[in-house]
Amino acid sequence: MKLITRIKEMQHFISEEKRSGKKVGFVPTMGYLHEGHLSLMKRAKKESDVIVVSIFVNPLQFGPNEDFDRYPRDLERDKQLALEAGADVLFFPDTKEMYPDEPVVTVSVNKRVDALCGESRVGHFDGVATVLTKLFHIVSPDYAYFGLKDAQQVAVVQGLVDDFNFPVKVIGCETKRESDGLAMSSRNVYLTEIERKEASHLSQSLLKAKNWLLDGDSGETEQKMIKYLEEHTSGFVEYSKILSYPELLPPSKKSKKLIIAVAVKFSKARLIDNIIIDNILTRQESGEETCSVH
Ligand SMILES: Nc1ncnc2c1ncn2[C@@H]1O[C@H](COP(=O)(O)OP(=O)(O)OP(=O)(O)O)[C@@H](O)[C@H]1O
Ligand SMILES: CC(C)(CO)[C@@H](O)C(=O)[O-]
Ligand code: BAL
Repeated sequence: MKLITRIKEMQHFISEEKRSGKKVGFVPTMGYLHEGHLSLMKRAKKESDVIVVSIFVNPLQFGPNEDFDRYPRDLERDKQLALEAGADVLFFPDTKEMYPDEPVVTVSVNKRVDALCGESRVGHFDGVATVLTKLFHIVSPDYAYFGLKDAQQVAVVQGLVDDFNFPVKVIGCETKRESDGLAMSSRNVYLTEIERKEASHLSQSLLKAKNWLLDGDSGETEQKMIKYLEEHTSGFVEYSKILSYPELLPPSKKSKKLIIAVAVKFSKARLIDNIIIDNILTRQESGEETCSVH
């Protein structure tokens, strides 16, 4: 596995690989790798000739009171895991390399950010879109792999790629879970023992919500999710929402897919989870244009 920290070297290496007709698969990460990340790399391995994994904890996507400084990092362990998963290149620039000065231009996301994490982490997706614009120019991937645990991110990245005409296929990959259903996440290490047990209720709340919707119980599902999470965890429920996907708007009969999403703040870790389902609300004919799920 090639280790690269400089942008110019990364660009040079990729242009040589592409010259010989190789397809490049890209897995952008913030490191502290787990099975979720590795599943993206393994998927990329099946579809691409050269697998590039990046590790960069992007300061631009963290708010002033968020956990940038204490985000978990372990580069030596990550190198070993990426190698075992079949990565060909590990690109890990430092902050100075990516942002030598205050950026003159940053990307601003207009849609798909008014709800969920975009609403609670204002500016977060501008930071994500800005760093991915840079990374796409540096790595020139044919395929880019993202986890659907961060489903709003996938929706925003698809918008970025469409609107800016990046020649990249965005591939959203299913969420890898622990045996009790907890979505794998680098931040899970910050859960206390008790919180770790409670955290399985995030995915439980999503499955319950789906069943409540299937039962035709559409009126109070979001509230019922909050109540369920408040009863089963000590965390603060930041949101529990049902929206159209990928638009992330209140669902209507025209919505093809729905996302059921939650965010819960524990003492040191803010966790998110979601499921994306067919629009089961269309079965519950009401004649109204907007389906009430609140
Ligand atoms: N459980 C998972 N299953 C599949 N993909 C995942 C999972 N967790 C993260 N990913 C994906 O890995 C990529 C890099 O994510 P990142 O490095 O931020 O890890 P993370 O575990 O999401 O960390 P965080 O604690 O910040 O949520 C993203 O595309 C993300 O969606
Ligand atoms: C895509 C990403 C690597 C951009 O910094 C980050 O948001 C993440 O890890 O999901
Ligand atoms: N995968 C999410 C990146 C973040 O929380 O900033």
